[in-house]
Amino acid sequence: MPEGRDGGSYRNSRGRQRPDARRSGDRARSASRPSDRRREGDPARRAAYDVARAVDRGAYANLELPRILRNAGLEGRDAGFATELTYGGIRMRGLYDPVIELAAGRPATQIDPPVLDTLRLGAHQLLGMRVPSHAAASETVALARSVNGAGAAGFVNAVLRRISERTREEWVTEVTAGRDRVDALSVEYSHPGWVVRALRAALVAHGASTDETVDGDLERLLAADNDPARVSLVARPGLATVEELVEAGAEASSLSPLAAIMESGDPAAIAAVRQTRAAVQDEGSQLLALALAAATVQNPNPDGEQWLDLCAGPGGKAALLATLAAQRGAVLFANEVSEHRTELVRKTLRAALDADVEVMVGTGDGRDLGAEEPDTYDRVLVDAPCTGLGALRRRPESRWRRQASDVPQLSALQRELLVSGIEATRPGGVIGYATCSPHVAETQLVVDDIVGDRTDVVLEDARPLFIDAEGAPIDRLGDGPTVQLWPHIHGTDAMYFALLRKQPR
Ligand SMILES: C[S@@+](CC[C@H](N)C(=O)[O-])C[C@H]1O[C@@H](n2cnc3c(N)ncnc32)[C@H](O)[C@@H]1O
Repeated sequence: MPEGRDGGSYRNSRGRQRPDARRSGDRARSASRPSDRRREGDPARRAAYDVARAVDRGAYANLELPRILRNAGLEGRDAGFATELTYGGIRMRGLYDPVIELAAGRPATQIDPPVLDTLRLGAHQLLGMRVPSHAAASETVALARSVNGAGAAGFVNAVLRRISERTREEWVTEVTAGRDRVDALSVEYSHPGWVVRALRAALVAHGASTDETVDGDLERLLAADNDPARVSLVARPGLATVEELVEAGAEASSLSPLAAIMESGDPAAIAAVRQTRAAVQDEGSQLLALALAAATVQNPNPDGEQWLDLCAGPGGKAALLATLAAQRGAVLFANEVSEHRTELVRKTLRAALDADVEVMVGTGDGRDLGAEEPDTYDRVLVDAPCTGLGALRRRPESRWRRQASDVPQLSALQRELLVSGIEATRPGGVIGYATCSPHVAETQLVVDDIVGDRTDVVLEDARPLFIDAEGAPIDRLGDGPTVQLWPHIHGTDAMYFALLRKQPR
């Protein structure tokens, strides 16, 4: 997290002030003098603006930002400021746009998109980061002058001055007045309404909430989605250890036995990460792969277990499964439909391949694999393409890109992939069905439909397979037999996992 700039202290995106925020105006920052910055605009704000524009054209902020920061020569605190501004300005536009509309006296659709991006950055400084009003306004107006033109700068100035007249809480009250609860939460926590409704239904369906507790839980979940995820590393078994990551400055996690948390710094500075012996990976993903590896297989292949990752790209879980398999004399086949993503799987597996871990990587449509290789694999992971509603913390723009209308198409594909995964499984073997979405139509409904349709698979209780770093069962996984992890409960992405067993013949 960045430290305060412009003489102010930061708030996180929920508006809570960080206890260690600095108030002093005396700090290291980019080399240019204030007078130069006024003329050219502050490079950190300019970087945030450039990323916002690129995202409007379809780019991903997490890919675009590092490139723009590098080109602008921004490091340390300035890079931290630019990151928080970029992510907050994009993530929180569901709140900021209605505020801007009231302050500007016109709908956001009638504001030139580049100017709207500048205003969102100004709004985030004022309402999300609590940069002092004068600095937020004057620096953002300077940015507007350089990127939007002198006329637009006057408009930006007037709108930001109006926004600065009220606190975040006052604006939230104003823009949510007269809305129903879901709509009000959608604005306050900046999530599309259909996502709020889907998450609310999922909390109840997966047993995380009751009708009585769901409103408070939903608010905690939405707030967690707006907090940047902690950087968790995985030590790939046999290639790296948690101790090695701890020696490099990370802290052992109490959740995943393979995880270490980096509170600050660049993961690529750690040799094990550069060498792909370790990697950045959400702890939920680690726990899922460990759970599949821990399940009992009946009548395993007498020549050694065969494991399959049906949808492997970019390879995070495949790398974990491949190394776990190697420790037991088993072999993984990592399959991925896209050529480009198959290449990413190979890159992710580089250290494993260098260490002679036996793993095969191939490109193919997972929907065909069951018919091509029936009754073959002892353990199969179907980590299906999904809406990603469980990983909204990671990509600030993803909530604005997905549509409710994506769900039926995805759930049809998920069903086909799960059926193929079952076909490819040896009788007695296990199938782990996973999504990084808790949406009921991508999780429970898919699994219940397929299991209900077939006599050769049963759903088993997956909860006992989720064990923490101390060897204790992980709490609050849901009513079972499936598992649902949550950002506001477990600190992971909202990953879903169902364990199916193909009946022995
Ligand atoms: C959720 S991601 C998998 C993440 C991966 N298991 C990991 O941990 O890195 C889903 C993947 O499925 C792939 N996919 C989509 N349709 C597929 C299909 N018909 N057959 C196989 N893979 C498919 C996507 O390209 C994407 O890489």
